[in-house]
Amino acid sequence: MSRIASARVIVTSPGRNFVTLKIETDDGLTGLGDATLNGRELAVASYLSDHVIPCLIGRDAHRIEDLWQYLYRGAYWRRGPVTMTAIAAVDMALWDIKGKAAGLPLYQLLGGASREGCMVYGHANGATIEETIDNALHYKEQGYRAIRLQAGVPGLATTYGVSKDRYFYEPADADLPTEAVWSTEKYLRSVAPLFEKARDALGWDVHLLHDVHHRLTPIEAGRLGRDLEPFRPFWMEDPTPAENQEAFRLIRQHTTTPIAVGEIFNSIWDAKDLIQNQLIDYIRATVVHAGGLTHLRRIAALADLYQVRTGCHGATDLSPVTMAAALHFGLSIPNFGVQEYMRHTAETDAVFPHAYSFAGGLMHPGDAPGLGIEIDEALAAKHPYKRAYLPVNRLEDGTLWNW
Ligand SMILES: O=C(O)C(=O)C[C@H](O)[C@H](O)CO
Ligand SMILES: [Mg+2]
Repeated sequence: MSRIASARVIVTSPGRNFVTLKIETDDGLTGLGDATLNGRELAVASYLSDHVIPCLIGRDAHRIEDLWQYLYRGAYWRRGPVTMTAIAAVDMALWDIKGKAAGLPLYQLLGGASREGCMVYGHANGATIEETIDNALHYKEQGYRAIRLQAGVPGLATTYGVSKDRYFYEPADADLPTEAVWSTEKYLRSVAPLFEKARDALGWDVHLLHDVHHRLTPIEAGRLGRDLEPFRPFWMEDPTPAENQEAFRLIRQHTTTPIAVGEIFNSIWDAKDLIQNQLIDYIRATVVHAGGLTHLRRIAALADLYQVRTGCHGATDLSPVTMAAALHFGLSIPNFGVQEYMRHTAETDAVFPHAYSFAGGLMHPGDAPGLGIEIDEALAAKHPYKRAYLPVNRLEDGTLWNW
């Protein structure tokens, strides 16, 4: 038995904020878990330090399922992003410890590799269609088999997914939320031309993806999906906010463009009806925000019954610890679809040395025992927390909208 001897939360900001849980056992093993919830980081840090860590000390680190149930059922207050991110951090750290105890990379404990590597999609974006396609060509040259396209919308000063930098994008950009202006009409006019020109320039042997970022009504989403059909997108992501899941029936009636939803889901209960009614094609729930590997495996197993594949969220606010966990998970499950890969900066990678790697459009978690991820605590301490918020959106008349 390995007993949990200590656990602590490390908050660091190497370019952006990350919250990491480190668990140590009485037989000298350590495990890492990501607990980052963009823009609400300290709520999870407090949840862990004040309410979870005291319950962990002295418990058997190998009883992962039991500890998961203990934290989930035991809180009485179930679900929600803060709770499920905190549980995820514990779960990831315990799987890391189990892998290290076994001397095996985690994917071996999850059933072994089901494929050579995990196909990832990169983010091509630009202020104009031409700039976006130019970026996409660079991704293609690097071997990417799947590329997300987001272009600036003529008439809007800023839009989701478009960065000033070719490869790095950080939307949580200010210590109070910046306010952007949104026009659905302007946006809808701009997407089909982007995909048409992208197919001309990139050909048909690369998957093209697009994130709507929760901004449309169901009927608008149906129209966009239909307009994109000739260009065969891999998926249209978050076409509408997913609180109203009936909306997806309406979207489905109008388009065969595949739909990906779920990056803000935190439990199987958020995803169950969409999956069972086959209203989506890809489930984007992630290790860090959906209760860890233990819970995400349950979601993936349900999805597999309905031919829904995974397409886990992987923006830069999901730390390298989550990326490592996501790759072990993606390599092992039968119904992996694609993994988002928004590269971390060199500053972030230096704080989190890792065994995962990219080659030929695929990522592999590596064969180091456990998750294959470390944290350089001395370096982490040199990057103190900096409050940062995601933006908010307003329509042109000032109405608050979905960002
Ligand atoms: O990567 C994506 O698909 C996103 O939608 C990124 C989100 O805006 C980001 O992770 C919010 O923190
Ligand atoms: Mg998204």
